[in-house]
Amino acid sequence: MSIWTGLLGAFSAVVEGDDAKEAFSPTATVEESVVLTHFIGGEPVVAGKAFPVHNPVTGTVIRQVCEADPEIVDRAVRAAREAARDWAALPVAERAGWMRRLAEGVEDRFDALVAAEIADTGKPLDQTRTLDIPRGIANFRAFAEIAAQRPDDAFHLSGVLSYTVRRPLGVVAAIVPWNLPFLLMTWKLAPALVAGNTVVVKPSEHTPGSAAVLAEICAAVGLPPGVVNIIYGYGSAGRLLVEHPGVDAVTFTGSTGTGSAIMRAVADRVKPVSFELGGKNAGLVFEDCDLDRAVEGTVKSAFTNGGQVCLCTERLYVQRPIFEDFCDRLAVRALEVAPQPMISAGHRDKVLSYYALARSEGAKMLAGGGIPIFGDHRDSGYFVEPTVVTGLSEWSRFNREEIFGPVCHVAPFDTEAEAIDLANGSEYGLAATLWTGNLDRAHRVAQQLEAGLVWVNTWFLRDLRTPFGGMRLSGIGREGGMQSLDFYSEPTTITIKLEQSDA
Ligand SMILES: NC(=O)C1=CN([C@@H]2O[C@H](COP(=O)(O)OP(=O)(O)OC[C@H]3O[C@@H](n4cnc5c(N)ncnc54)[C@H](O)[C@@H]3O)[C@@H](O)[C@H]2O)C=CC1
Ligand SMILES: O=C(O)/C=C/C=C(\O)C(=O)O
Repeated sequence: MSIWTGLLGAFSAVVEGDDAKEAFSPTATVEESVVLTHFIGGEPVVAGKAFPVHNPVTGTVIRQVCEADPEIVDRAVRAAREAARDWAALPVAERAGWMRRLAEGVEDRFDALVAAEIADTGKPLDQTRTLDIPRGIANFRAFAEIAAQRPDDAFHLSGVLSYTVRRPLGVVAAIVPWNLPFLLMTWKLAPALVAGNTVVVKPSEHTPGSAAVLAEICAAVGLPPGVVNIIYGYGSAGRLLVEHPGVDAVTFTGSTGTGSAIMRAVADRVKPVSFELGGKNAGLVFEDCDLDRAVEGTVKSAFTNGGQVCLCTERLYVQRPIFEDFCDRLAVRALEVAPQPMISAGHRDKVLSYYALARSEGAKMLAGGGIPIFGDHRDSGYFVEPTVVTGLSEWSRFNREEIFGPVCHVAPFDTEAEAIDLANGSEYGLAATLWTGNLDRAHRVAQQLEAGLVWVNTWFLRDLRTPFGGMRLSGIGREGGMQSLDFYSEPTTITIKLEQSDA
């Protein structure tokens, strides 16, 4: 796999038919008696009361985890501060070397990471092996290369030389969600570290397992103590962390509501924030598309990871001549996709409340709309059916709010201009997907879509050098490639008037 395209495996991520039962079963490798401890200054730290983590497949408690209190948060930030000066002083090539060692450490613990991630999330085995953990490796390797290749800016004008040096921000708080826990944790860690920052990570309360394995990897490869610190807890621990005066910047992926709460919490100290928030992503299907490809692509863009990816398509617009055919095919395929559990009982209830809302708003359910019955241990888990809905207005709550489940609404359109207006008619602006066989149309439409990311005849393909993020309610800033290094560092411009200058 190329280090730049870490996500090609996403396309095997939708589990189908009889494979599903096996795909969701490997929880046995997790040691239930072990309480996960914080990782501070290179050491495991047992402190705070324990909280439970549930396996979404069965609903049973699979681990206990230490919850960070104010003293633990303070200790983690202090450890990061103590390590910051020496880490920042290393040449970038040496920090890049550490990223490669971390990538090798992840490869060595691949199976443990897969087991931890599956236990916490109920993800399919195939997806975890081909997408989630490989992307962690790719993140470390890619940012090692990107940082090593970064040129410095220098300008010479009328005898005046100006050049820019960049320094790290200091201590970065990384607040990570539960949908792609290892992928998103490493997506933040790798650029922050290679740019010379030390980091305190707070994984989601639902998914601490892969972070605990990463702590072991940091220790095993001999990363200097305090460079990476990991503390566990609910949003309250996240809040203590972002507010801590020793934290210099915050990177966050999660809901728009939590993003704005963090913004308010750090406003007084004017801390830089990088936010990748929610989406209500549109898919546009033109009559000139390859229909088979568009249907299969939409199955992936709507149902991968149980729809729990901020990039998933929740609003689909199909040109009228192929609308009926497309809906029929998508509904058939939705019924073939194995349901994936939602992360928690609370999130399952939220998704189901949108299925109920669709009915109450007058929708026609083309597929799904309920809870699947398996007749085995999964019946106590947090599953919902992959669902396709039609018949709702653009102004319905269903079509405006992020649901974050395996569901999309399908509506017809007539003209290209109408399709663009429909796609842009959202308060969010993260991702859009378009399916067309006309190259001119592909460029023309893509350039008019108000989204940070537009995929044409594909979905979720990533080149890690490109900017990633959204506009409006979908976030602030971009990460990826040089944009990540820009966020995780501050420039100082140095201007020198040269002796012979007449300027
Ligand atoms: N990538 C995305 O776009 C994601 C979107 N969501 C959306 O958010 C909804 C709610 O899910 P949640 O798990 O509650 O997401 P969330 O956005 O509240 O949680 C994400 C992370 O933020 C932390 N957090 C929560 N409140 C915080 C605060 N005040 N300060 C600092 N950290 C805080 C959490 O502990 C977790 O680590 C979902 O139903 C889904 O719609 C959830 C996860 C990822
Ligand atoms: O970095 C990626 O390729 C994927 C990112 C996905 C999210 O940020 C998300 O689902 O929250």
